[in-house]
Amino acid sequence: MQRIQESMVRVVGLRKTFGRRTVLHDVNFEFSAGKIVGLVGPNGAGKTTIMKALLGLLATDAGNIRILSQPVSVTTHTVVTQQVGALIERPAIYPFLSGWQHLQLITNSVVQMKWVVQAFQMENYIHRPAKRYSLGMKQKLGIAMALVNRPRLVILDEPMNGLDPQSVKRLRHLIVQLARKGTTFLISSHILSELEKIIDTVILIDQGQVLLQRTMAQFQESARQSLMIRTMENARGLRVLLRADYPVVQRGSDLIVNKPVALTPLLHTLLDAHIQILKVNQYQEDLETVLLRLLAERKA
Ligand SMILES: Nc1ncnc2c1ncn2[C@@H]1O[C@H](COP(=O)(O)OP(=O)(O)OP(=O)(O)O)[C@@H](O)[C@H]1O
Repeated sequence: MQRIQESMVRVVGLRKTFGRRTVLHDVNFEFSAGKIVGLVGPNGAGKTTIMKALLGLLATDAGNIRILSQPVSVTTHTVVTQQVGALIERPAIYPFLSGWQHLQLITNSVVQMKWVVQAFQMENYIHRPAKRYSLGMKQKLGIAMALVNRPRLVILDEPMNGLDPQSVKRLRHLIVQLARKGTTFLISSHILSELEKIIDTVILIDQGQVLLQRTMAQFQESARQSLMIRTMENARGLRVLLRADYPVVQRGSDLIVNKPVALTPLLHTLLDAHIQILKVNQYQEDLETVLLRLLAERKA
């Protein structure tokens, strides 16, 4: 029997204007519980505005937001306070309180506080006043505050900002672990190479509109693939492959096939013609390349 997936976030017809400027035009998207969703797009696309609206922090002009089927607006946000943890822009840090005291503002559970402190390796400074924290330490505390209550939905705006590579890795690991246990994440980031390692779904925003929503599996299908082959006799290799109808071109000392093809028969075609193969590489466009291509195609 197929399990019906619970809708975590549903946004319908969201519109937001600042003065005469419309910054969100008819934004629609939906995702289910347990997913890690990447919200990506150029500077000023509207990602933070969407996140603030999801948290009921921003009055919108039109549209409907539901989290776990409950409505969210500036006047209705019970579900947000009970089920959502978030870090938007910079963490709100009180300079004279320690990191530990910040966590105590959110939960009474010492077990959960210890868990999050350990997860981010904040033991050495968690009892120091936060005014003595570096940018990265404050960022980690902000993320810890979003997670410490074990909310069902976590919204993180550029969480990797200011984090060192080990902390980025630790954060990635923690997000994946929590998602496996059912936590849903909506994460915006410009570091697409990092995002790509963990997300299940991408929502691409451009100029206040959802340009596309795709699963990573769908993305991988649309990513262009190419094959690079180097042989002892490229000129003859090119002729042999063209004769066998492969879409091949010669570039420098390599033969390039810019379409997905089955590798074994192609290599057999060369070997049967007694052409020695020196090197074979398969490439696939990464998330960043595909998204930049899609944005460029839209502008063309
Ligand atoms: N309070 C505000 N008053 C006027 N305009 C605003 C306000 N907040 C955001 N905007 C405008 O709304 C648009 C979307 O901004 P938003 O911060 O949502 O973009 P973003 O996708 O998060 O960008 P970035 O990647 O740079 O963080 C921008 O053009 C921005 O100038």
